[in-house]
Amino acid sequence: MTDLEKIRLESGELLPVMEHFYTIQGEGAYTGKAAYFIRLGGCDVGCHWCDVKESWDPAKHPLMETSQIAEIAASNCKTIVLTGGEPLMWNLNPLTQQLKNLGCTIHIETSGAYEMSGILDWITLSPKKTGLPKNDIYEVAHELKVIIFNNNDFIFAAEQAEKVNDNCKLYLQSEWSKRDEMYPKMTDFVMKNPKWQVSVQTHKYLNIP
Ligand SMILES: C[S@@+](CC[C@H](N)C(=O)[O-])C[C@H]1O[C@@H](n2cnc3c(N)ncnc32)[C@H](O)[C@@H]1O
Ligand SMILES: Nc1nc2[nH]cc(C(=O)O)c2c(=O)[nH]1
Ligand code: SF4
Ligand SMILES: [Mg+2]
Repeated sequence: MTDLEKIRLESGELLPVMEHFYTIQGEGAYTGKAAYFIRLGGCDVGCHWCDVKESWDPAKHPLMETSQIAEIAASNCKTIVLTGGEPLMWNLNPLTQQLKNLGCTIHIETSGAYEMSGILDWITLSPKKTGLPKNDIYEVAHELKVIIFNNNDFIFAAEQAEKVNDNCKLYLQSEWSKRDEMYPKMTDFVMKNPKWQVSVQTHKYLNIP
């Protein structure tokens, strides 16, 4: 990377884009809604069950002009989902400002492990034990989505729910490879604790991205 590219990456004028695609939001509160996904490369949170490990090394993904990715996204759909990788590793101010100028509503999928940036209409916080969220995001998260890999994750979910604001929706989502074991436990938990809802990775059943 050249010095100029480094500077433009820090300012958010360039971003490492792993992929971008038009699909249906598969998870959480907006399940079923058409959205254009922008998946940024780079993550060091290290979830051993991560379903996009290819995203982790930012150097493997081409730097794109932020203005170009904003225009492509907005020309496909006005609902945008920023994901990764960990999108908050990057300065999201220019990208989100440009998407806003183009009339978009912007959602983010994040672990919250990095400082927030950008103009964000819907924040889905999916906290991880290996890289806990920064404190500020609990106050503004719209949706808490805890991944259930084993029984201890129910306790982690309850602890994280204590930290979010009162309006935040609460979701449990099974780790994909553990779904046959975990969904029965999760449905039981949700019926006993109805402030929680079940989230299913519906796009994996629909065979869409
Ligand atoms: C790939 S992550 C990218 C965004 C961000 N790094 C995060 O973890 O929120 C997108 C969503 O997929 C979830 N996820 C990742 N791997 C999963 C798996 N194997 N099973 C279920 N959900 C998974 C994450 O918890 C997160 O909610
Ligand atoms: N359809 C679809 N919905 C999703 N919701 C969150 C996703 C993500 O990887 O962040 C995702 C994804 O990869 N595909
Ligand atoms: S924080 Fe998100 S992208 Fe990073 S390893 Fe965990 S699930 Fe994967
Ligand atoms: Mg995914």
